[in-house]
Amino acid sequence: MIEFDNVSKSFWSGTQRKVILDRASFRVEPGNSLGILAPNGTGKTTIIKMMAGMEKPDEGTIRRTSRISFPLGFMGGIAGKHTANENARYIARLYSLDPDYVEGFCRWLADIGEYFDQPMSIWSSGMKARFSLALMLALEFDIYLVDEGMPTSTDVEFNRKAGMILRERLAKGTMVIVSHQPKTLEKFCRTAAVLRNGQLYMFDSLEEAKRLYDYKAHG
Ligand SMILES: Nc1ncnc2c1ncn2[C@@H]1O[C@H](COP(=O)(O)OP(=O)(O)OP(=O)(O)O)[C@@H](O)[C@H]1O
Repeated sequence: MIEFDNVSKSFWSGTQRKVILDRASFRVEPGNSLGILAPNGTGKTTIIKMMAGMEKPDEGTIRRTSRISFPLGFMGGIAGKHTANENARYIARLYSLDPDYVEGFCRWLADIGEYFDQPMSIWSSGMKARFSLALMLALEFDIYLVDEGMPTSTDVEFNRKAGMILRERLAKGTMVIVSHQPKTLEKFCRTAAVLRNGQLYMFDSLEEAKRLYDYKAHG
C-alpha cells in the first residue's frame, strides 16, 4: 500500500508558488490499479516521484508497505559510463537478486545486440528506454509506477514482448499510471483519480473521473 497522509508539496518558480498537493490524503491499495488524470505541468511526475520515495513532501507523511518500483523509464540509478551488463548486475545485487538472471533477462528483452556490452552513454534514447523497461520488468514489484511522460520505444517487436510481460506482472501486481489523457488509462486501470487544485479526487471508475476532468477542462 502507498498512503499519503496530509501531504503538501509546492515549488517556488522564482515569481510564484506552484502548489502540487495541499494537505492531500489518499491511498493506493494493492490489487487496485489506479490511473491519475491531470493536465500537463500540474504535478504528475512529482506525485509519481513522491510515491517512489525520490521526492520528499514539504509536510505530511507518505507510508509504503509494498515493494514499489522506480518510475518506468527512470534512468537515475544507471551509470552511463558503464555497460548495460555492468548496470544490470549491480542493480540485481542492490535488490538481492541473481545477477545472471537479471543480466540475461535484460539482454533478452532489450535485444540491442553488442550495444549491451558498451557504455550506455553512447546509446540512443530508444535503447535506453528499452533497457529501463527491461530492468523494471526483471525485478518483481507489488506496485509499478508509470509516468506517461517517460521515454518509450517505437520498436514493434520489443513493445510486443514487453507488453506481454507487463500484462503478466500486472496479473499479480498493481499499476499507478499518471496521464493527461483518459485514453492512456483505459487499458490498465480499474479506478481513477483527478488531480485538481492540490487535491487528488478518487473515483470508483475511469468514467466518473473523466466526467470531472472533462467538466473542469471544458466546462
Ligand atoms: N525541482 C523543481 N523545482 C521547481 N519547480 C519544479 C520542480 N519540479 C517540478 N517543478 C514544477 O512543478 C510543476 C509540476 O511539475 P511536474 O513535472 O510534476 O508536472 P507534470 O504534470 O508531470 O508535467 P508534464 O505533463 O509537463 O510532464 C511544473 O510547473 C514544474 O515546472
